[in-house]
Amino acid sequence: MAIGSTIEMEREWVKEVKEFDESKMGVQGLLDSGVTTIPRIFIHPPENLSDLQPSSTHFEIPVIDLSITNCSKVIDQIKESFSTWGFFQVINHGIPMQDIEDTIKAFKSFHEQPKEIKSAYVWDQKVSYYSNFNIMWSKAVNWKDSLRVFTSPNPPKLETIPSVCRKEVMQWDEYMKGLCETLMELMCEGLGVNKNRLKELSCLGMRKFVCHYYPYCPQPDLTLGLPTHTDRGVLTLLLQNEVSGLQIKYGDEWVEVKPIHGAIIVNVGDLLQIFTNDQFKSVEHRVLANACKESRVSAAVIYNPGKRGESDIYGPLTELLSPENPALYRNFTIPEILKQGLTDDSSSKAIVDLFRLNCNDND
Ligand SMILES: O=C(O)CCC(=O)C(=O)O
Ligand SMILES: [Fe+2]
Repeated sequence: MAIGSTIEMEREWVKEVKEFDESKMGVQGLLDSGVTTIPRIFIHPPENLSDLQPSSTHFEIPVIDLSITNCSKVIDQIKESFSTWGFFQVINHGIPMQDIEDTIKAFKSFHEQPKEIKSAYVWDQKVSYYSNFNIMWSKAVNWKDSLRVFTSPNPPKLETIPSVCRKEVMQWDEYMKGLCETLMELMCEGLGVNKNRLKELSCLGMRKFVCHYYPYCPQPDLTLGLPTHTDRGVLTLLLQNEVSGLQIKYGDEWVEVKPIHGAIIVNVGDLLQIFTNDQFKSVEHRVLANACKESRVSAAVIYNPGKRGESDIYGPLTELLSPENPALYRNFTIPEILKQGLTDDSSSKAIVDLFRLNCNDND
């Protein structure tokens, strides 16, 4: 193909993406307009689509029951799950089932409002916004709409959170903060460090809330809900409704995370892999485009260090290091990460790769 026409095609593609983004109709808006095939900007490259079916039905990610009184058993289960899978589901966590159901319902209601109401929530991107936000991931648009709210360190002005789910967003943030604190303590005990270590490192300090909405996709073999990635932060706590779609990498296989009513999915982010000097693994995952008529709803709360100054140094926890277990990563600051300008289509493990020491660096 002549170079001129390739450039022309790319320009046309960028224009179509921009038009879709600026229309603020989202994927749900497209469906409402009656499409039965997906516009070409949603079609992912073949390498993203070649292995969409879960390759294994033998495996299931671990399920941890927080109500059991044998604390050391729970600690061992968390440690084992994070060292092998990087993921687990937690049940009997104490959050009332009715509140979980109401929360999912409220998030769903937000996305099912008319476009005119939703698009009023395209605010300053640091506070709260509604979009098909990860448009450039893998150079294709994903079959998903999202609402993002930064719930800390500066609590958002309430009017910037959509009224239809305002109460639920704030309540969910509180619930997740409590659960995350408990889990971080148990994780620290598993690692053999002071149980407040991660909290003192300000790991509960910055929270970003993302409510994903994956409506029915008429051509689920041609696109994705969310392409393969690892989470960048410390820890992610995720609620999903009963519509499946999340898959995680286990060895060379893709394993489906089966929805369990009321369970919360917990996974290791890149930063936690670094803090634990690779004891815990930040694992690749993705979400398929939704082939069910019923929409898939999920809500992720992503935890990051709240202390973000030039003098706040992060790296592998020193208690975990010894001559036999030397640091696998160099120390760094959060501004250093921000300066890298990692974009949403940077590769999985971008942060892990950024700070990993070469074998020779330890000599
Ligand atoms: O929607 C999901 O199930 C997964 C979302 C996710 O992986 C993320 O927000 O990083
Ligand atoms: Fe993720």
